[in-house]
Amino acid sequence: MRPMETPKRVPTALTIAGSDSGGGAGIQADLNTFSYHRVHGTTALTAVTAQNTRGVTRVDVLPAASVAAQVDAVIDDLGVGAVKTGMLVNAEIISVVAWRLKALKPGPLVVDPVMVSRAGARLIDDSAVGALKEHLLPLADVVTPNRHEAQLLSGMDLQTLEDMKEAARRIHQLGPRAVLVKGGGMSGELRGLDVWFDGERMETLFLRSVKTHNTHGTGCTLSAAIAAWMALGQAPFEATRRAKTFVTSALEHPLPLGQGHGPFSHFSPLEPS
Ligand SMILES: Nc1ncnc2c1ncn2[C@@H]1O[C@H](COP(=O)(O)OP(=O)(O)O)[C@@H](O)[C@H]1O
Ligand SMILES: Cc1ncc(COP(=O)(O)O)c(N)n1
Repeated sequence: MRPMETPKRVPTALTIAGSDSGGGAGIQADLNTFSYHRVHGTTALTAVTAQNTRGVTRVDVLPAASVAAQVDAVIDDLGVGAVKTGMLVNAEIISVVAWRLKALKPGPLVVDPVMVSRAGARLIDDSAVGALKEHLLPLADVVTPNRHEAQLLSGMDLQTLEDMKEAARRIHQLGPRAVLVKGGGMSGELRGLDVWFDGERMETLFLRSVKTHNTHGTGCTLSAAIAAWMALGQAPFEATRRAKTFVTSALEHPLPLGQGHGPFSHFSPLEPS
């Protein structure tokens, strides 16, 4: 269904993530992406970061009970077609989110296992990686690690396409229905190439490598677009393929803002197809 048509049910997605004061990543990127796809965006905020294109200067974490209450409030009343998670900060928040999603069973779940910002700041603590593996990955329909996150989750170094495929196989063993190992952090011809594995199908997703420094928020945008397309009724692989097209064209519209890895426009790409 094209988002311009009048839907019978309003497509709605939920993002459980942190705020980026600079507006390029986190909740802000997710809401921009949902809006672009004409999906009503709802939020459960986990943390407030003081952040710009140069880095993160402060993180204030919300109590896990507050995150749970936001998730409950949204799912109880609004109905949610798909959920994505981003910066979940610590093991307590991860456990509570997994517990609420298990109990309430909203739509499909996209887990972006956010660990480190583009500028190198830690966005989750040490205990969180184990909790992600144990509690959240088994619930995920699609998990979208970048190079660094895939290395941590698979326990291997990623240099080649074969490494990316092997990491996808290993992460799949942790329980998600599908894995997308993202190649934004790879070098040479692998930059911008992603590997999909769902237990049967191994695919590479690649359109073109975009020459840009404005890569702040690419991962958030991709996972939000996958959730948006799933809220619109697409199956996981097709949702991911369309999301990849969206993020590639969005990257071709950098916003000349900030002195570090700047943001890009979520609204310049052509109509979603
Ligand atoms: N320079 C680029 N050209 C094309 N695609 C890119 C580029 N950089 C990142 N991407 C794509 O953006 C998406 C997010 O990936 P990545 O940047 O690896 O995630 P993260 O923001 O979590 O580190 C992936 O589909 C990746 O291939
Ligand atoms: C609040 C928040 N969440 C996530 C990211 C990761 O951003 P990216 O998508 O560039 O990996 C970030 N920098 N800040």
